[in-house]
Amino acid sequence: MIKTRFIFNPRSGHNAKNPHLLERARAFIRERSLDADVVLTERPRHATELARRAVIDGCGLVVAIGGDGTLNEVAAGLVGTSAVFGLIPCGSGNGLGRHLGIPGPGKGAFRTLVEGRVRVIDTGEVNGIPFFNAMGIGFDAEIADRFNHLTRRGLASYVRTTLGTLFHYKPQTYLIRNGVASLETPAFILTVANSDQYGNDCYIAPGASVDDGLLDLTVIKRANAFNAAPLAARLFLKKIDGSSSVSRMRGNHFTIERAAPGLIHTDGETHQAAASLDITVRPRSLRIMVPATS
Ligand SMILES: Nc1ncnc2c1ncn2[C@@H]1O[C@H](COP(=O)(O)OP(=O)(O)OP(=O)(O)O)[C@@H](O)[C@H]1O
Repeated sequence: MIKTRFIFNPRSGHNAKNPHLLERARAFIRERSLDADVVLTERPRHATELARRAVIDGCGLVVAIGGDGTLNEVAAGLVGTSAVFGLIPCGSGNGLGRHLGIPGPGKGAFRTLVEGRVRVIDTGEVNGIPFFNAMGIGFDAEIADRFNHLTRRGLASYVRTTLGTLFHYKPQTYLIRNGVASLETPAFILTVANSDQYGNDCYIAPGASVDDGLLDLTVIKRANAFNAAPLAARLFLKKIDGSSSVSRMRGNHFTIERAAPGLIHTDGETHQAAASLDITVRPRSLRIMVPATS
């Protein structure tokens, strides 16, 4: 039997509102007679330490119960190891979970942990900071920062925050290289994605695959009163490639130069970073449990 550890973030939005998932995890362990326990995070970044500790303790499956921030922190402790990452996605966007077909906690996420199969996926790093779904700069990072400070979150608050920031944000110019081509462009949004979506079925990188050894860079050059609504529609319809405001590149390594240091986000968590960004893929570096059918 695989030794398993659940890492529960009591502060992620869903868990703070619905702490029953902690009891649900404990009941699941009892019902299935698993060799497993549950630990709680006590502070930001603690989940990475707990995941590393779980590997040292011989756990073959380490499960995050939380949102994208918890996913990022737990997976950061597992990347490059043979331990399998399990995800009970309960954040506001769940981009990687949706891409991989991992259901929510009420729809079979726990069952997937014992009845699913292992997929081996790529992960990314920007200036040494790991990301699993997407990283971004520009408006993208600005929104992530504002969104993280909200108490009520979800698609509706995301849309409100986005619209509130949209017309004040001034795009910067970036020099992007992927080793083959270079692109100097103003960018309103600049995202490097592993999966095809941010979350909530908002497709920033249609066609992206998590196990092709490549990352997908999308630039949205401008957003204004005229193109914002059509662009938003394209994002949800997987049709951004038809927009004249969008450029895309694919690669296993990108450098991005900007005028000054500033915000970036990794899976929705924001950080201050240098003006130069070095972004690489770590091919097939994370083992993750997905439904047998996906
Ligand atoms: N015990 C804790 N006290 C305070 N913060 C914590 C604790 N444990 C984890 N965190 C932090 O909570 C933050 C939010 O977690 P997470 O992203 O999983 O939830 P969320 O923000 O509700 O989800 P999403 O980002 O998908 O909307 C993370 O940045 C993490 O570092």
